[in-house]
Amino acid sequence: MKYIIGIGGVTNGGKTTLTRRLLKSLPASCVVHQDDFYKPQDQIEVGEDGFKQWDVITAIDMDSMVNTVKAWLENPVKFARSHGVNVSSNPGETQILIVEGFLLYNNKMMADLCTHRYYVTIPASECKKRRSSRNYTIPDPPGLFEGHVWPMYLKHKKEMEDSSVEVVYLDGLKSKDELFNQVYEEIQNKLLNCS
Ligand SMILES: Nc1ncnc2c1ncn2[C@@H]1O[C@H](COP(=O)(O)OP(=O)(O)O)[C@@H](O)[C@H]1O
Ligand SMILES: O=C(O)c1ccc[n+]([C@@H]2O[C@H](COP(=O)([O-])O)[C@@H](O)[C@H]2O)c1
Repeated sequence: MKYIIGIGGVTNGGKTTLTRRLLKSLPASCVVHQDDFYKPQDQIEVGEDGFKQWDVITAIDMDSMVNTVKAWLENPVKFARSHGVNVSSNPGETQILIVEGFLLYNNKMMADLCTHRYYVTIPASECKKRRSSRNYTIPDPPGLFEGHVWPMYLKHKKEMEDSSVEVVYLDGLKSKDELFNQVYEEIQNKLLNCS
């Protein structure tokens, strides 16, 4: 069986941290990070809010991301080995892909590919605090959080909710251990129930 677990949600919610822990604990699992599909900086337009539009889905090459996930679906063992993950090729063995990113479920193809969807939330104040100590390849210009990042987060969350895609919300204020234990246990139970 093949499972694709989405870890979506707000910037700095703890998606990458949770994903790293899951990868360590789920044997032979692979990962696809949405951030790796950002378009080059010169293709990112300046919006009406006056900021470069990094927090919109068109800033990301979603076709390429979806194709990468489809390549995993086609042949998980080949995908894993080509990404340095050591897997056996026993027929029938459970294969797991984790896809991680802040705008996963605003693309219907990506949302549909996920067999399980998690969505991390944290309040604006905590998000701003965590983000202020983060080093992105392109540093945030002054005012980006209030002027672009947070309004776009709220807009995309609403769009996701209006689309009725089913997600399991995770409270990103819980400790890293609590979040990991919650998701790990749920995944184990779901996989056992599915097999
Ligand atoms: N559960 C948590 N509680 C407190 N801080 C966290 C938690 N998870 C992650 N962090 C911290 O928040 C920052 C962003 O985490 P990260 O996993 O990179 O978030 P994301 O991938 O969602 O942007 C990092 O400094 C990380 O150590
Ligand atoms: O990764 C990059 O190249 C990059 C360049 C500019 C901005 N970002 C920020 O990356 C954020 C999404 O990633 P994350 O890990 O914080 O969920 C998003 O809020 C963007 O503003 C990321």
